[in-house]
Amino acid sequence: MTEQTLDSATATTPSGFLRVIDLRGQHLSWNELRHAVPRQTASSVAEAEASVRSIIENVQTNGAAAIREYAQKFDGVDQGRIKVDPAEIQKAVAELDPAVRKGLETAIDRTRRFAKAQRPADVEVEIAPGAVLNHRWTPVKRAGLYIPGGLAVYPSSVIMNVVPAQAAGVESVVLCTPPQKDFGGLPHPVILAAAGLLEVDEVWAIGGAQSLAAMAYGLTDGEDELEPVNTVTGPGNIFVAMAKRQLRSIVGVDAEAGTTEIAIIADNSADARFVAADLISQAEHDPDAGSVLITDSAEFAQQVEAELATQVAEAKHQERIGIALRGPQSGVVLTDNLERSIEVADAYAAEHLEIHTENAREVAGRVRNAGAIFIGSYSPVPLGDYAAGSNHVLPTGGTAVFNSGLHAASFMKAVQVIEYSRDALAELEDDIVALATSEDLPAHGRAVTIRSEASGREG
Ligand SMILES: NC(=O)c1ccc[n+]([C@@H]2O[C@H](COP(=O)([O-])OP(=O)(O)OC[C@H]3O[C@@H](n4cnc5c(N)ncnc54)[C@H](O)[C@@H]3O)[C@@H](O)[C@H]2O)c1
Ligand SMILES: N[C@H](CO)Cc1c[nH]c[nH+]1
Ligand SMILES: [Zn+2]
Repeated sequence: MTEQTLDSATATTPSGFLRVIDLRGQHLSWNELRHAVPRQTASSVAEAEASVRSIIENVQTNGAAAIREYAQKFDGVDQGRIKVDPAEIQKAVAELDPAVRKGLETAIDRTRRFAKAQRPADVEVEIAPGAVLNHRWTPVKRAGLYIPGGLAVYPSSVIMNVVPAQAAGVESVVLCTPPQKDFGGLPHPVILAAAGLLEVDEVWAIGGAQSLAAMAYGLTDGEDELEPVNTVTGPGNIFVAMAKRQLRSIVGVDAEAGTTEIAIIADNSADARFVAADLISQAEHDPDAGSVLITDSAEFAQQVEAELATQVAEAKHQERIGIALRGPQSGVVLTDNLERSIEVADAYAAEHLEIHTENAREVAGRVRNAGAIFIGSYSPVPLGDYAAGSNHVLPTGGTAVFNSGLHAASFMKAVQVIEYSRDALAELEDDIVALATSEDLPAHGRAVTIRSEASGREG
């Protein structure tokens, strides 16, 4: 890649992977930056939104028949019973490869310790004598957890969903995950085994948007009953993310944890081999995955391109990796300096942001928007995907500007509890009456004065 190629605002680099978005010498506003960063095209999002709308309506109207229709259409499965027999879960645990079991148990242990520490604490404040306020966290009663299983299968996502739900104290959880053609229409056995290790016994073999509709509205299939849930969580492809967007008024949802993204801020102190490997690691998920390099060094971008050419050629899933890297959602953003790189990263608001610069920890402290930040050369995203202890269900598509990754509080809500004594209420009487009068809601004031009058009579 030459300096000349990089001068063109949206040129593709010679090896044909990342297109170049050259912002050097430009001073873009926040809004202009939000439009300049690589993103999935609006038309593909709109298409998915429309097809998800009809899937949700079909499940609402036709229940289990619609679920079987989509199992056939999307998963190639002629589905018998949709609910998984708990004996299948126990069988999967018994037959689990010991090395995989060890990996799952390590991940469960670290994720659980961090999830418990992340639980929000209740707060009590005596705001005035006899006037006590509580901010009390309570878990939702029942949660529906989506575990993806299309191009890849995600036993690690069982851990990332179930562990924070359990840490929050959720009483009842149900897992939904696509039926697998190669396993007789059952979910993947390692997904079932992970559920078993976490003592989850309600699993339904339903994929995609239709599973979120089933969990939100409930589903009856013969004797089997999927009770509606209070909240749905979990990662998935664009159809899963759009279903969450559309069901938001029916059930609680965590962040839109859609198609994977990685952004990397790097300067010329970074190791191009590591940066290329990490960009490829997330492109491996999905042809729609986004891999974005943000750097103030055109020379370093060139080194990464050379590494991509070598490493993609060696990758098992090189076809979908190549599509993802070349897509509109991926690219190299060239900036004037580190300050501008941080601004670009904030505007992109990546699901995962890696920082490969001098003083990486200090740089991380200046970033506002990201689902998770991975600091330095030895904290690659796959560490967080599996076993760091942090959660891998993270906001995508720029929603990290206002959303967080999954954690215990995603399954909780806070109740504000108010307890005033007679005297504490009397002290506020004039203020409340004045405010109620100003809003022309005199009955509000009366609910207070009636008490002080009664107190006066009672002495
Ligand atoms: N953001 C996160 O936290 C996070 C974490 C893990 C994985 N992911 C992402 O999850 C996704 C997993 O995707 P996947 O496809 O492998 O599994 P998936 O389970 O999300 O999707 C498979 C399901 O998609 C549905 N589907 C397929 N084609 C469809 C169509 N044309 N119309 C409507 N529905 C259709 C089917 O029901 C199928 O069962 C990847 O994009 C990955 O990047 C994100
Ligand atoms: N990178 C994904 C989150 O976007 C999580 C994952 C699970 N397995 C592998 N990766
Ligand atoms: Zn991953």
